[in-house]
Amino acid sequence: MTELIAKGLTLADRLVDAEFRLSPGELVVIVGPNGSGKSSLMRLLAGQGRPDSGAVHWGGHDITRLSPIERARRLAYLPQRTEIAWPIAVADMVALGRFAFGGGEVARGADETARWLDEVGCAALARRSTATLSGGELALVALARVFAAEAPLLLLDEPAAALDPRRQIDVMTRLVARSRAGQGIAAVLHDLNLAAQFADRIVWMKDGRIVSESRTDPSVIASRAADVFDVAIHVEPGMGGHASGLYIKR
Ligand SMILES: Nc1ncnc2c1ncn2[C@@H]1O[C@H](COP(=O)(O)OP(=O)(O)OP(=O)(O)O)[C@@H](O)[C@H]1O
Repeated sequence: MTELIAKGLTLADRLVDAEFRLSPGELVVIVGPNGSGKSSLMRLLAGQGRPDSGAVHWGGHDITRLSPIERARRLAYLPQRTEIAWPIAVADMVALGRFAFGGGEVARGADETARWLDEVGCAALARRSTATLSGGELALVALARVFAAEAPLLLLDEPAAALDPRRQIDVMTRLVARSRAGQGIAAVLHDLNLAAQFADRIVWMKDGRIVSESRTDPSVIASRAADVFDVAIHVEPGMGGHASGLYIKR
């Protein structure tokens, strides 16, 4: 499979000279303060709009020059907010994730939606209207729609933000399993504990710039977080096979 390569991405003062690569089989987590440019980066990686300078390439193609269908076969994008233009059945919303394969596949996808809904723990919601979902349920169904696209690359803007602790762990565990099965996944997260436990590497943003890239050792995260978020973090060493804990100090 093919790598996604972004070079010199600049968009007004929201994003400055960003370099980013996403390879098949890895789970990259992007962190940074509110307004630091994470969503701006994700949108450009997903080919939503053109940068002022720089470009995003996949297999030699500038992704902004691909048709929406060609792009959707290569990458699936979960925006930070899921807008529902009008209410539809949950199963239909998930099936729409297959639009890149044509109308027949969307219809066939409707029969298969149980698989992707099951993957996010929402099989029981298939017949509900999207208008009736809780915030977290809607976020999970939107993730199921992204899974339905079966694209080699997933770009997920805060896939865990609306979720309770159990579902955060379940979703991150699924993302790890998908990356191990070959998908390349980039996910924006605010929870440094989730980043520490599930990411292969962490990309740190501040003031519109990618300021560093790190491994996921808690001590490394604590030192980067001090620079990027201006917070002190206490690292509680893991015992008996448990992961270390990160505690943000007041
Ligand atoms: N369409 C726009 N026009 C003007 N400024 C914008 C626009 N979109 C985003 N911005 C600004 O660009 C900066 C980066 O926004 P972005 O949404 O990329 O941040 P973020 O890191 O994803 O933040 P958050 O963690 O709050 O979601 C912010 O200051 C935001 O107000």
